Amino acid sequence: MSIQFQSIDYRYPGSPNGVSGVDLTIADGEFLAVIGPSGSGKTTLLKLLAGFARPSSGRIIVDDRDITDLPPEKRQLGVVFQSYGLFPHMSALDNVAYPLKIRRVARAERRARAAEALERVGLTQWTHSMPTALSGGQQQRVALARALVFSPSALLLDEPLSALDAALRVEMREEILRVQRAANIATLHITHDQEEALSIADRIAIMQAGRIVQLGTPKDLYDRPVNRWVASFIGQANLWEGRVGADRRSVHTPIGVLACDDAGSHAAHAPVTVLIRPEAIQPGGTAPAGVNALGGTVHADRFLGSARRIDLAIGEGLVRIDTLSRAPFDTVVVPPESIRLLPPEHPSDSSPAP
Ligand SMILES: Nc1ncnc2c1ncn2[C@@H]1O[C@H](COP(=O)(O)OP(=O)(O)OP(=O)(O)O)[C@@H](O)[C@H]1O
Repeated sequence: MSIQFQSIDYRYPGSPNGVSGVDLTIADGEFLAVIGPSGSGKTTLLKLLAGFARPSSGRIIVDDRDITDLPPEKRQLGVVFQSYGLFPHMSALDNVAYPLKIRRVARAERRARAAEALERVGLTQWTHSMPTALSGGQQQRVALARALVFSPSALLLDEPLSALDAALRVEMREEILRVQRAANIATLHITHDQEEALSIADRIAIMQAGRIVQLGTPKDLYDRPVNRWVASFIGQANLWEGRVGADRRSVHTPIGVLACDDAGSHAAHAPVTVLIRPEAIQPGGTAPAGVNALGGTVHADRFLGSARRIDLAIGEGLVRIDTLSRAPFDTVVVPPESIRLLPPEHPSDSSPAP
């Protein structure tokens, strides 16, 4: 089943905050992550879909059915919250069977279906355990089994991993994806963790101040952010204000004039924001040569375990480079195809270059 938000607006009563102009389709079986800073409207989006808040305008459609006016219990959505929300006095099996109980499924059938759902999340041997006897990751699996046991039309995940430690988060995000794929169900996943979103989502919506500013695959968002804000929100980025060269094959930046494949799609002298990801820059050893080879002075050199992060002062700018190389270097090569030109930070500044 697919989910559609059609021109959704919502304001909290007596407050200017909420979400505006949300148009979003989650395809059948698609895993869509929503990321954005605190207060950007992620949870509000989930509340609107779950039926805990009613939009002031716009419609929410599941398949071809308009659910905008349905109460939460009639929407058939599986929801997993950050705090899991397990009933402490019920065993794992009874927790998972609960949605079937309120749907008046006969006892023998609901126990069989709950046991099967627990098996799907790898918890068969914990069927009769109480939540307090389960680890955070196991409780999260119970919550996931409970959300899926009644074959809901969509799965809503609100920061389900944020209570877990870093290693378990990585393990559980793979588990969530596996279970979601097996159920083949449209999923809206709210998260603070951009790496989590990049690694498991089919597409990501980035929210800022109640609006979706970009919607795309993880690669789209990382490689082709729509603006400086998105580029800096996702991953590490070198970002400078610059100008397209007169030849429209180069860009003027604080670190020098760089050959740039992206320049042809902009006017000569146009102001632009220049984006270069730190891992796209190649250490040039000690004798740089060729296109976009630049020399500088090492400003900082940090060992991060899996990579090394170097800040190199070049010209008027500071360039961040992430590399696997452990050899010393004070020159770099910037591949012309790795440079992205985004809209300038101050679009009104369109006067020609001196
Ligand atoms: N019950 C409420 N009454 C009034 N304003 C609210 C209410 N709940 C949230 N807001 C406001 O609505 C905006 C969006 O909040 P929301 O909880 O959707 O953000 P979020 O992106 O999920 O944030 P976080 O990552 O911190 O959970 C924020 O400005 C928030 O302060």
